[in-house]
Amino acid sequence: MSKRALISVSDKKGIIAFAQQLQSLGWEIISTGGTKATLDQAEIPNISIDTVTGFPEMMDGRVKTLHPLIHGGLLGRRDLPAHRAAMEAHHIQPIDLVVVNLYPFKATLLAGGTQEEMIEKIDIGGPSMLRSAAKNHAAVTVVCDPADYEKVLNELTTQGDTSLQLRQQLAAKVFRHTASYDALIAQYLTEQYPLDNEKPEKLTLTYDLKQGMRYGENPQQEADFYENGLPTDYSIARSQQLHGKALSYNNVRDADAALQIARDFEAPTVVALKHMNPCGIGTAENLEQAWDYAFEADPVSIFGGIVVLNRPVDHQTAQKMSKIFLEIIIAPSYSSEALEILTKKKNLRLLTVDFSKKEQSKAEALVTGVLGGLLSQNQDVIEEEVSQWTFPTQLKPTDQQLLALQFAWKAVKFVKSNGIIVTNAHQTLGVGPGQTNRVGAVKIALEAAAQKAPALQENSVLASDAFFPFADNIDEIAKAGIKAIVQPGGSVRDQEVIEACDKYGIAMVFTGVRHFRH
Ligand SMILES: NC(=O)c1ncn([C@@H]2O[C@H](COP(=O)(O)O)[C@@H](O)[C@H]2O)c1NC=O
Repeated sequence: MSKRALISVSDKKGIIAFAQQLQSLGWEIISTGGTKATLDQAEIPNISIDTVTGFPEMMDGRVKTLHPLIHGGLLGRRDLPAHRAAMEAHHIQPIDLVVVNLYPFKATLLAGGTQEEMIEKIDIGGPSMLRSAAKNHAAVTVVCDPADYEKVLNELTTQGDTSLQLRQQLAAKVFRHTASYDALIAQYLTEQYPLDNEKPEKLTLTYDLKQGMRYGENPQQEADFYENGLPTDYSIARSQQLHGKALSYNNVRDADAALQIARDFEAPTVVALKHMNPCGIGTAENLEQAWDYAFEADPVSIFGGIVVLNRPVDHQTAQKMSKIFLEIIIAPSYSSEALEILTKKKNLRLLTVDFSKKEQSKAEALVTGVLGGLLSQNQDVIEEEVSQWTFPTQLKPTDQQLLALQFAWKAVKFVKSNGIIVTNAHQTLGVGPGQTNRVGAVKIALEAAAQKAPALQENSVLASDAFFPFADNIDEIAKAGIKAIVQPGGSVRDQEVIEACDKYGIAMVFTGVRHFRH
């Protein structure tokens, strides 16, 4: 008796060639409505599902393969006499190969499907067949991805049957596939039908492999890069690489951090980043000037850095950037002259990101792995207005200082905690990142700023990502000649800190918002 395959595919890619080969190898083919039409058109002999089940496909395709004659044929154990007897008693014929790909739930969601359309795109019969066949992989071959047609045909042609090893691998793939499919449905329905004051008891995330990596943070660590099943367009995961070798693990994390910083600036802005901390941020009326500011903010640290520009890269800016070694440049686009200049640099990676989607990217929750679990949180994207700031010191900031304080406050948000930054109104001057005590971070930022030209230091201000716990910080800041500070406030010693500012003639602003970044 010839072997039987059941083919029921939404994505008809490659199915004609595959079915033709099966038929020439002597297989009998069963198919569902649309698949049958495709095979009929290619004149490949096949039997319709309703001939096998004795039931018509019904309810707009909601019920077509959900039948014991199908699932019995998939699930019946060929090695157990009792199963074989049951099959015989109920006229169930074995099905040896299942080729199914599912209703395009994700594609429909990304295309903006209505709720009604999304519900109809929840495939029920397809996953059921895949799961039945995968469970019985001892005897049944299951294919859920057109990319595997060739592998299966190779074995059928050369060995007359598939190997157990291939069937096992394909079965595992099916459960990854259906789990991921269901995770998207769960995510969608959880958003559509939110719980009242309750947390979902399960977090079912799904990610697709984007890039295998040579190694992780260090060469002794293995790593891979997976893209969110429902991707955020303004992201390193969705970036397009125009030039250079593959991104490394550290590149991806740094690029992500730099993109998150650049997202907060509207005017032409350049963000240079090293080891997850901004080393130079410049903002100006045009991109070339913004580059100059970001570069002169720290011409040493930017070497080998990651640069994000929020405007199309022009010829002049490209020329300047090409003078130093940068690992990655990311921008919305590049002029043809800029591309010509930058693609000459062998070790530079050039990427584009869709800046028009940057607002939407703020909605994605971020997860962080810990041993034994993971933490999920919203991004630190709170809207802040100067009108919400309070001014507790005797001296209030001048208009010029206020502009610098706003810039500093945006810039400090992405400095690792304890984080301090010294800036003027358009560029960073000194960054004090990741210290275990705040006064240490203050000293580092001030020291870096003190090395800058006096003209740059004029009107410089200081921002602190969290409150000052002691007034000793203000002593250091006053020594450096800084005249305006922005910080969240909220310490039990706020009064001491305010008095220290008053003593030194410093204007201090409380934002009421903390920006820890660990
Ligand atoms: N309801 C069923 O019994 C059923 N059986 C198979 N399907 C799906 O129908 C699709 C193929 O349909 P067609 O051959 O009509 O184009 C496949 O994506 C398959 O996963 C079904 N559809 C949805 O659940």
